[in-house]
Amino acid sequence: MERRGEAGGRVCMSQTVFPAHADHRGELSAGQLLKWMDATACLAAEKHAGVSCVTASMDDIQFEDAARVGQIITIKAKVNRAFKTSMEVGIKVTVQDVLTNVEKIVSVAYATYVAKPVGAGKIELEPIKLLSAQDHLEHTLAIERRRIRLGYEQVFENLMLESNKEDTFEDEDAVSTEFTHVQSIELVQPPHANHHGNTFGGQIMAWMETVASISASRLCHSYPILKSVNMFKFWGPSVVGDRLVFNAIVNNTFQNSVEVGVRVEAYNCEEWIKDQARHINSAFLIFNAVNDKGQLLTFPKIKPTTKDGMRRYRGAVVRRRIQLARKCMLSAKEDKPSDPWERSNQAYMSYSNVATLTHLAAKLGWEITSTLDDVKIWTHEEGDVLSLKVEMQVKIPSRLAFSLLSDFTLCQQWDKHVLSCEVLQAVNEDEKIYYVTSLPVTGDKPRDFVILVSQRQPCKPSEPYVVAVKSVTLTSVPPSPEYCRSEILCAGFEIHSESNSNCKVCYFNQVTSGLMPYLVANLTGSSKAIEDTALECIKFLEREGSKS
Ligand SMILES: CCCC(=O)SCCNC(=O)CCNC(=O)[C@H](O)C(C)(C)COP(=O)(O)OP(=O)(O)OC[C@H]1O[C@@H](n2cnc3c(N)ncnc32)[C@H](O)[C@@H]1OP(=O)(O)O
Repeated sequence: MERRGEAGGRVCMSQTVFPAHADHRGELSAGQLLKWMDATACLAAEKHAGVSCVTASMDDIQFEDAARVGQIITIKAKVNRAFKTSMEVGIKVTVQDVLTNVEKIVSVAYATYVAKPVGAGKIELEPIKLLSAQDHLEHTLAIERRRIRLGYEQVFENLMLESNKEDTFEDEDAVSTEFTHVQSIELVQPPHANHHGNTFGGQIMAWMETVASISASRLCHSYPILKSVNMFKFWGPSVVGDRLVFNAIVNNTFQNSVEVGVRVEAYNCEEWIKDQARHINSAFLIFNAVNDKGQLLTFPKIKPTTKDGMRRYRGAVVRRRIQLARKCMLSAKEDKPSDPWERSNQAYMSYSNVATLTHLAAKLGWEITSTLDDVKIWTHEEGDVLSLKVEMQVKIPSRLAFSLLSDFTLCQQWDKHVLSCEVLQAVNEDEKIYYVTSLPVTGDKPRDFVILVSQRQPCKPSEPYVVAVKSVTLTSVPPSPEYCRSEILCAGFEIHSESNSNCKVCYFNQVTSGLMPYLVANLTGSSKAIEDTALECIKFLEREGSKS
């Protein structure tokens, strides 16, 4: 059976947030929002398919801003691409303040719906009609997102195998995960289901959010706020009359967030008596919590007490890596030209070079993402800014490491991505401008950089040596057609003395489009380029150090 494609597959829902939709803070509850999002997206899918559709999954959902009572929520859903029997629907949620007219984005999400005509076989969907450049772009990107969506399990399994090592839980204050287990039950009634009697996906998501939030509250002693959801998948249907049992438990905590896993099992009357559950849905929800001043709370460490708990604990770390990789892709902005290096602003530029690196290094909330014997990789998230730290243990004195790392003409000896490096201006003993060329990241054009390297010795033994790096613009070295001009926002080294013969070298980099593919590949386990470069750097420092 074939359906004709109709222009559109677009639907818009507008709602005023009333107290009945809100939580105790007077903000629109995440559960209510998920219900509206699912209903709008399903109606868009059905408009295209011309038959009933069911929710197969909702990709990672991030909630950027809250909506308050009295504000207007607008949900726009559009079918981006029809595959065979399934469609990707893009959902954009905005909130508008009635008094000021200011509009903000609450969430952008992607869901997959499958056409399911009642009492008939599968139907093959018509392609959608592309009316604008934006439609073309979304259509192209939809196939990429489908690849990520359908390949997610494989990436996850590979990373789980890689992380298959015993964790130790020495922290005495760590809270047992069992303490956060919450169970709840719901009877599916007609208002919870569509006209065919199938439970609304959004209703199931809303119930899941409620139990997950109770589970998270056991740890933070505050009201958790849903920040993101790691893929809702609807494995099988449930209908009016089914009993749905929800089990939620905290899987892991990170600096300012907690991951709660929820499993949903359905039973009809007969299955209920025989205790035969149907696993219909699982999802992982990430919450923050704030104090009364709106500052993010730090979650306590947790310790799993069972084999399953340990698997969930490691699974949360892996999901966090995949989620960071996604964030990395989204946060890497177009490279913008850096500030011009002019006589009038040289002192300011050198100061800001060192100050920006020092601030980045001092930030709280770095999270470890991978560990080798001598190399540790950390990431830091703040708003949409993602940064990387690579920590290396080196068996040479810190002073020597500083002198080797601050001479950028030597970096070709340990970083195989660097093609050439020359000094353009030795401004003074502590400031130099270099011209660097490096291997292409995408396409086949090599990249080039004009960078200011500022080096600083410590005033006290407890302070680190600093080598700060940022891009500058020199009128004498304009971008050329042979190279892709690339920018470094904030990067460099801090070198800490550990003893007379050992030091710890920390490399920092705020993610830009040039670094993004390496970090994404590292986070998703498909490459070890960052670790390999760090190991080469250690080898180079120790080899050169042994000559002195
Ligand atoms: C607002 C009203 C709407 C609702 O709320 S409906 C209620 C909530 N949802 C449900 O109850 C659905 C429960 N799940 C199901 O019934 C089935 O698992 C589902 C989704 C129909 C798929 O089953 P089948 O058709 O047997 O599976 P299949 O392997 O042949 O796949 C058919 C197409 O679906 C796609 N698919 C399946 N699982 C997916 C997932 N997790 N994420 C994204 N896409 C998924 C699959 O790739 C295939 O696509 P295509 O045919 O190549 O276009």
